[in-house]
Amino acid sequence: MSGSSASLQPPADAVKPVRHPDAPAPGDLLGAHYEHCFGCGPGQPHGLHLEARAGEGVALTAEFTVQPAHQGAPGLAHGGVLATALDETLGSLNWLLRTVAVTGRLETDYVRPVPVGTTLHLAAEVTAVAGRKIYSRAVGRLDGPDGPVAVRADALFVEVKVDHFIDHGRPEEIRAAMSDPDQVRRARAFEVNP
Ligand SMILES: CCCCCCCCCCCC(=O)SCCNC(=O)CCNC(=O)[C@H](O)C(C)(C)COP(=O)(O)OP(=O)(O)OC[C@H]1O[C@@H](n2cnc3c(N)ncnc32)[C@H](O)[C@@H]1OP(=O)(O)O
Repeated sequence: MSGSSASLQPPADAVKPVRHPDAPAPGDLLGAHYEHCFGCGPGQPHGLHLEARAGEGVALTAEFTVQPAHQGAPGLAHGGVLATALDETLGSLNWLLRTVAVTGRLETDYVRPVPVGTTLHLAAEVTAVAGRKIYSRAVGRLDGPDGPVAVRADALFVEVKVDHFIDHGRPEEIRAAMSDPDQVRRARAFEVNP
């Protein structure tokens, strides 16, 4: 069974996503958007350390290897961790649009259990854009990019201004992220294009 709810169906006036001219080239690693992000940050010892790579159009691939710290049932990935991997992968798409956006809705299908030690091969794409709303979907496969489907997700991201983070985040982390010497990461976190 699968099928996303009505709020994840793009409205009639939605348009096709447009890859930003300065988006990373197909095949390029995107890198982390934030040192301490649980999904992609290198500074999170138990994080997912997910690595995303730009694809053609507004699409990308990503990989995440399930560690013992990610278990729910013995020897199997926790469903919430798998949702995080999907969320992070889908969130990374926004860098190809050069838009800063946060997850408004994420719907996940769990199709097969994912054992510890498995590398989940994820593929995601933006399907439509309607104003601030970005519609996207992702799939995660076992044993390689063409392996059996383990998880799927449909999502709605909502574009936000940098104030979203300044108003709601803790000042110490915001200050540290804004003074990150890594220019690309700083731009990815805080650059908002009109
Ligand atoms: C430093 C690192 C940076 C880098 C940032 C990258 C981070 C990547 C991390 C992975 C991604 C995450 O986990 S992000 C973290 C998890 N997500 C969050 O914390 C978001 C918490 N929620 C919010 O802050 C808010 O609800 C927003 C921003 C999503 C929306 O609030 P808003 O800005 O007031 O906008 P609002 O008018 O309500 O909604 C705009 C349009 O979207 C629709 N909409 C809004 N929410 C939903 C929803 N759940 N389901 C359906 N539709 C929705 C509305 O109907 C409306 O449609 P219409 O009337 O226009 O038709």
